[in-house]
Amino acid sequence: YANSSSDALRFLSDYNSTAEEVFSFAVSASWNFNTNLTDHNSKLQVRRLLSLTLTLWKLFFDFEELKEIMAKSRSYQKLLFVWEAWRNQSGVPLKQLYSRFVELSNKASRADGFADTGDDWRSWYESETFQQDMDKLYKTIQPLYLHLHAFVRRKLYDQYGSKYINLKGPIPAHLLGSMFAQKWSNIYDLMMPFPNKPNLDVTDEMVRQVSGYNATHMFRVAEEFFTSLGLMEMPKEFWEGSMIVKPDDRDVVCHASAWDFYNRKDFRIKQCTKVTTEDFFTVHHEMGHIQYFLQYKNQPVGFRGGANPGFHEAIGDVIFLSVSTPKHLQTINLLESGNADEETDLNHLLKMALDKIAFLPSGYLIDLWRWEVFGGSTPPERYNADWWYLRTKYQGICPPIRRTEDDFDPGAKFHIPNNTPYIRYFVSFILQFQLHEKLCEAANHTGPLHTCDIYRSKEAGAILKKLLESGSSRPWPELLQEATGTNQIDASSLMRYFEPLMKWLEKQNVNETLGWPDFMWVPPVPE
Ligand SMILES: CC(=O)N[C@@H](CC(=O)O)C(=O)NC[C@H](CC1(C(=O)N[C@@H](Cc2ccc(O)cc2)C(=O)O)CCCC1)C(=O)O
Ligand SMILES: [Zn+2]
Repeated sequence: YANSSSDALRFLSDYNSTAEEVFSFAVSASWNFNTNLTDHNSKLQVRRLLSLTLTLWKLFFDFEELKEIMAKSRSYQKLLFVWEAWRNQSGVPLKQLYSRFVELSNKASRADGFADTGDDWRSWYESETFQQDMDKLYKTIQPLYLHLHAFVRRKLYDQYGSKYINLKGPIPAHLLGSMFAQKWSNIYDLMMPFPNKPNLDVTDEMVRQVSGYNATHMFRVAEEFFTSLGLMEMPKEFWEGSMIVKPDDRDVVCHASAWDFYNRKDFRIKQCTKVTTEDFFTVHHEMGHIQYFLQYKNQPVGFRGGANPGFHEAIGDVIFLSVSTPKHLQTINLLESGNADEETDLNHLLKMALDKIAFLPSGYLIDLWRWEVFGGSTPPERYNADWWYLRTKYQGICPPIRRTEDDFDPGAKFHIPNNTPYIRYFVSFILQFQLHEKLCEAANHTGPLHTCDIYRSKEAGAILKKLLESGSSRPWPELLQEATGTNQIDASSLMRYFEPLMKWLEKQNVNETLGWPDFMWVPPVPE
């Protein structure tokens, strides 16, 4: 019996060192492709589909520029042009490829003993009732989403008029400040409850301090927050190897990402960083991944992951919940006065809701759609119809022009051709408030949760460190129990964080229709 366990240990240690080499080689090849989109590099890639897609994308549009237009323009027609052009160039050409991809992916998952790829992906959450758990979470936050949706629809009605906005119908998808209507904070200027208060979008201030704020400075400020908690600084290899601004001599994948090279030395971020509040958030999000990589780097390869994928997505966002407070923005002198009065507080809460609450239905439905595609209940001839059914049912949005099965709108969203699972973000957006609430308690915060800043709290840092260094070596309910005192993903912390906003919205919406009973309504096409 003794020798079999020593055999097992020898096997595991051999596996571990071999796996490190294989993973490291694969990650390096992938890094080289993503940071230098040439045919040579794509030939080294097993992910031909991705390279085909990316070649397509780089041929027609620089997505970053379109993102900018969707964020800034208030022209109904211009937004519609960009919205449609992106889907025609990126989604449509992928449709045939995607159905073939689904067949191949399901074949591989079945060979691993799963019913299909959706079953495979859901297994990472180790819950027999995972789909029901997610549906319950969604129902908990839905009342808050309906109030935010009704408030935003009224403001868009004031802006675009009764021709294009139906106060009992879904909102045209191109008017919400982002290409996929998932992040509404770019139309915050149309939504501010108290417009004459300090502007919490500190982009202008960051640019004004351009001597101070550039990409490197943004990364150094983020790093200092982590070290203020007693967590690890970025190793020198991080600064040597990362790509934090878009190079001007070659094409790269600009979609931000964090990379673990599985050699316990190399950890990098690839980001086409601009000096904006949104990119300042993304720096923290990506650095949250790097911090997780660093904390579990001495675990066996098989345990170098998040407790579940939602944990990996939550870490950087938890830090940014503190950074985005008026108090902290003043600490890092991006805001004149941090002592937020009630009205500035509400402005801050609404701005947070435009990112965090607006995201939830889209974070939920993207894999709802994909699970149905992998599971076969959504056949290729209904890819687009089922996509828009879910987008209207959960998000209360509608396409600004008629869609047919010649379109493939899901294919326009990076994570579908990039085949990145997505429910992790829905889990993260709930979980990050549970972690935030617990860390704020550990940091002896008093007052409303949304004003908490855990900056420099070693007690909060100790809780995070204990969670992160475990990687995926133990079941996530155990790790969550030790970190927060509960073993369930639970939306009550999120609801407590936004409670003052919910009360205010209920008053604002006293005469509004909640929801979109005119479910099938679509706006006229501008002549
Ligand atoms: C080698 C590799 O791929 N590594 C993984 C990490 C890992 O697996 O270890 C990785 O870096 N993935 C990239 C992805 C980038 C972003 C993203 O795609 N976000 C989603 C969802 C969302 C939306 C709004 C929001 O406020 C926060 C999130 C979207 O934009 O739709 C874009 C900026 C934010 C996060 C990421 O960092 O998660
Ligand atoms: Zn992430």
